[in-house]
Amino acid sequence: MIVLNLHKTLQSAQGTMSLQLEMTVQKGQFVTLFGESGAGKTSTLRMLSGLMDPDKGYITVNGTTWFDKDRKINLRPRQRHIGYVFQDYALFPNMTVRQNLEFALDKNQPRTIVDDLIGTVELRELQHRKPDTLSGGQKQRVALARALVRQPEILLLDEPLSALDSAMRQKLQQYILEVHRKYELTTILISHDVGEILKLSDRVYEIQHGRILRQGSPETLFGLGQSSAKFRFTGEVTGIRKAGVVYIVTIRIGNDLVKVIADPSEAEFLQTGDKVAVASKAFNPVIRKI
Ligand SMILES: Nc1ncnc2c1ncn2[C@@H]1O[C@H](COP(=O)(O)OP(=O)(O)OP(=O)(O)O)[C@@H](O)[C@H]1O
Repeated sequence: MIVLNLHKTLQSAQGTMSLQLEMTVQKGQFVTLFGESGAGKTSTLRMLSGLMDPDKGYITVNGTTWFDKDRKINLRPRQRHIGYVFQDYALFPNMTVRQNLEFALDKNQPRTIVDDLIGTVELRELQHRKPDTLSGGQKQRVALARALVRQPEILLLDEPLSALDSAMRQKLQQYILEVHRKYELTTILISHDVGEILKLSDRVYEIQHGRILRQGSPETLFGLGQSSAKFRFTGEVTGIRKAGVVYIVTIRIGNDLVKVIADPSEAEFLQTGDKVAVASKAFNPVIRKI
C-alpha cells in the first residue's frame, strides 16, 4: 500500500501553486492521475520516485517510510524500487535494445529477467537493434521493459502513449496491462485519454491546481455508471451544428469521426474540445460531457 501526504509549493506560469495531496493506493491497484496541464500530476510522480523533495509530508510504501520531512527520512531514488516510463522513451541511443535493458541490471542480479522481459513485450526480433531504427511504439516497449529490469513493485507511467497513434496506443495498453498483472505491480499512470483510463484503471484521481478534485472508479468519475453498457464509446467533440430543432455533434473517436444527433438540453453544455461519452438508450444515443 502506498500512502502519500505531499505538500509542495510549485512555480506555475500564473505564480505559485500549493500542491497538497493525500492519497492511498492499494497494493496491486492500477491508478490514473487525470487533470489539466500544470495541475501537479508529474510533480506527484517525481516526489514518489525521489526526483523531487516535498516541502512537508510523508511517503510510506508497504509500511516502510520512504520520506518523512519531520523524521528527516529521504530514501534516494535508487533505493525506492520504482520503474518509471516517460513520454519521450529516454533510451540510450548508442546501445542496442538488449544493452539498454542489461545496463539497468543491478550488480549480482541474474540476467534471466532481461530474457523474460524481452519475451513478455515481444522484443526478441528487435533485441540487437539500436533505438533510432525502431518505431515509437517499439521504443516505448523497450522503455517499459527497461523500467521493469530491477523488478520494481511500483510502476509509474507519465503519459507513455501520448506520442503514439491510436492503433499503436491500443497495442501498448495491452502490454501495460499484461506486465501490470504478470509482475503483480502497483501502477500509477498519468493520462488524458478517457478511453485509455477506462480500459486500464481501477481508480482515477482528478487533480486540479495541486488538489484532488474528485476520485473514484473510472465509470463513476466519467458518469458512465448511469448509462446503458450495451453500446458506449468516448471521444472528443470536434464540432456542433444546429440543424432545425436538433444539433449535430461531430465526435472524434480514435481516427474516426462520428456524427450524433443531440437535443438542445444535451447540446447546451457542450463545446468543441469537450471529452464526451456516448451511450445508447433504447437505441437512441445519449451524449454526456465527462
Ligand atoms: N522543481 C519545480 N519547482 C517548482 N515548480 C515546479 C517544479 N517542477 C514543476 N513545477 C511547476 O509545477 C506545476 C505543475 O507541473 P506538473 O508537471 O507537475 O503538472 P502536470 O499536471 O504533470 O502537467 P502536464 O499534464 O502538462 O504534464 C507547473 O506549473 C510547473 O511549472
